[in-house]
Amino acid sequence: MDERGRLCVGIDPHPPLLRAWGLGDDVAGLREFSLRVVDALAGIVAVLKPQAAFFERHGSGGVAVLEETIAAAREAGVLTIVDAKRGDIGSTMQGYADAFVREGSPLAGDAVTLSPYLGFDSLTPAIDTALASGRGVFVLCLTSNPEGAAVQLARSDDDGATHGVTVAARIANAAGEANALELAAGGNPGADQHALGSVGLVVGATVGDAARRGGVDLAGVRGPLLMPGLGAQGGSAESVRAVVGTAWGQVLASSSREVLGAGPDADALRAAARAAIDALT
Ligand SMILES: O=C(O)c1cc(=O)[nH]c(=O)n1[C@@H]1O[C@H](COP(=O)(O)O)[C@@H](O)[C@H]1O
Repeated sequence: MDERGRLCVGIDPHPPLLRAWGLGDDVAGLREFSLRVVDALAGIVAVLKPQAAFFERHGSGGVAVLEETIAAAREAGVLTIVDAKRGDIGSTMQGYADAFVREGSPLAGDAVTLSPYLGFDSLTPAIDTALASGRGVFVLCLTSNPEGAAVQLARSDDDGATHGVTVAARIANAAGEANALELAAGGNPGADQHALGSVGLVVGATVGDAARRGGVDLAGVRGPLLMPGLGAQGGSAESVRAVVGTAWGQVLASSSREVLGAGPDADALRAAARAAIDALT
């Protein structure tokens, strides 16, 4: 992010995009699409985020393309977040951890997206495995879709809080505690106020003042904020700034369809990505 700016581009090979690129909605088209995106953007964006759903829908051949895409990105020197949004009871979570963040797994990028709705602590195997292998996780907190708030801004007072604590605030606090422990274990706690831990949050670029309304202290998380929703969902660099306030230094904004729609020409893809990076500068 320091070197290349605050943009992540999602690799979301929707069927209409494959068609618009003159490719078939099949494993061959998926492979061509994904490798072209890596080839065009690996040198200029901070992170690529393949969306597992669009690979899995092609069955085992699609999963093989996901593995190849992750390997191609690594080879080309760009970080990857595998957007798989996994979450399960702890013992099963270890299986997902082995798939997506264990050293040597062909499906492991540099980070994975996780769903905390079986309870934040159910994610412990994935967080521990990620930390042990120098990887990271992004935990859903305030998602970009309009339906998210009904769950994420729900409040409970089971710990005696007068007005209740939102689900999103609990997740952010738990992520912040994990990062504080990691940063302290790294020695010289507090020496670098800008250091970030490996447990990030997903906060939509479209959520407006939800962090304030939900009592979510984004700066206090001391982890990166993956912010999807640019472009196709109506988010912009300005809306990202409005969402995060003082946590701007943690932002990694993400766009899929808006950038991918500029393809298949590699120069046009790069121009679209550069425009998004500039807007976030
Ligand atoms: O975890 C994500 O990346 C994610 C979280 C969220 O709150 N909203 C969201 O849109 N996403 C993902 O980000 C991508 C957004 O795609 P575009 O709307 O085409 O930019 C999709 O792959 C979504 O699954």
